[in-house]
Amino acid sequence: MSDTPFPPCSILLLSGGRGQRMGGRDKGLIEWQGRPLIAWLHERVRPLTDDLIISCNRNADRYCAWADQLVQDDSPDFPGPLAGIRAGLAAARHDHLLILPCDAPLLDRELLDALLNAAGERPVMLRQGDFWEPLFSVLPRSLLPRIERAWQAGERSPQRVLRQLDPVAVYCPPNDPRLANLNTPELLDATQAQH
Ligand SMILES: Nc1nc2c(ncn2[C@@H]2O[C@H](COP(=O)(O)OP(=O)(O)OP(=O)(O)O)[C@@H](O)[C@H]2O)c(=O)[nH]1
Ligand SMILES: [Mg+2]
Repeated sequence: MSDTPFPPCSILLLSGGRGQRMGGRDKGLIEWQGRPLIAWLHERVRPLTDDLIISCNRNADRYCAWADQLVQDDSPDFPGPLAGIRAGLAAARHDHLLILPCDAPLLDRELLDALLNAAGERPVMLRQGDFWEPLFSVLPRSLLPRIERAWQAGERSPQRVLRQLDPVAVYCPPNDPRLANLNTPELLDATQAQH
C-alpha cells in the first residue's frame, strides 16, 4: 500500500460540515471537474495510508466508497471541525493523524510530504503567510486527552486548541494556489475554469 518514507499514518478527510455557503449541500459530494470533491482528495491520499478516515454527518452510504472508516460527530448540530478531529483521533489506528479538509482538491503530494515529514511529538500545522491553518495538520494521537479536555471545557476552535500545543509550522506562501479552498459556488466555478 504505502510508498512513503515516513512511518505509517492515519489520514482524516473532514467532510462533516453544513455547507451553508453552498446552499446547505454536502460539500464533499459536490462535483468539481467531473468528480465529487472527496474523490479528488481520496485519490491524492490513498497511496499514503491504509487507514483513511472520513468525518461526515450525512450520506454515509456514499462516503464509505472512499474510506476505510467513517466517523461522525456525537451531536447532530454541526458543532464545527474540532468535533470531526476528536472523532478522527479517537478512531485512528496509527500514531499520527494527517488532517485535511474535503474542499481543497489542488493539494499536491509535495505539500503532504512536507507535513508528514515534520511529524513528531508536537502537532504540525500549515502556516500560510501570517495565518495558521489547523485543518491542514498532523497530530500525534497521544494529544487526544488534551484536545478532549479542551473540548469538555467548551473550546470549539481547532486553531486555538492547536496553538496551545506548541505547534511546528510548515510554511506556504500567502497565495499558494494549492490551498484554494472551495467555499462558495463562485470559487468552485472559478477554479474549474482555470484547471
Ligand atoms: N465533522 C465536522 N466537520 C466540519 C463541521 N463544520 C465544518 N467541518 C469541516 O471543516 C472543514 C472546513 O469547513 P468549511 O469550509 O467552513 O465547510 P462547511 O462548514 O461545510 O461550510 P459552511 O457551512 O459554508 O461554513 C470542511 O472540510 C468541513 O467539512 C462540523 O460541524 N463537523
Ligand atoms: Mg464552516
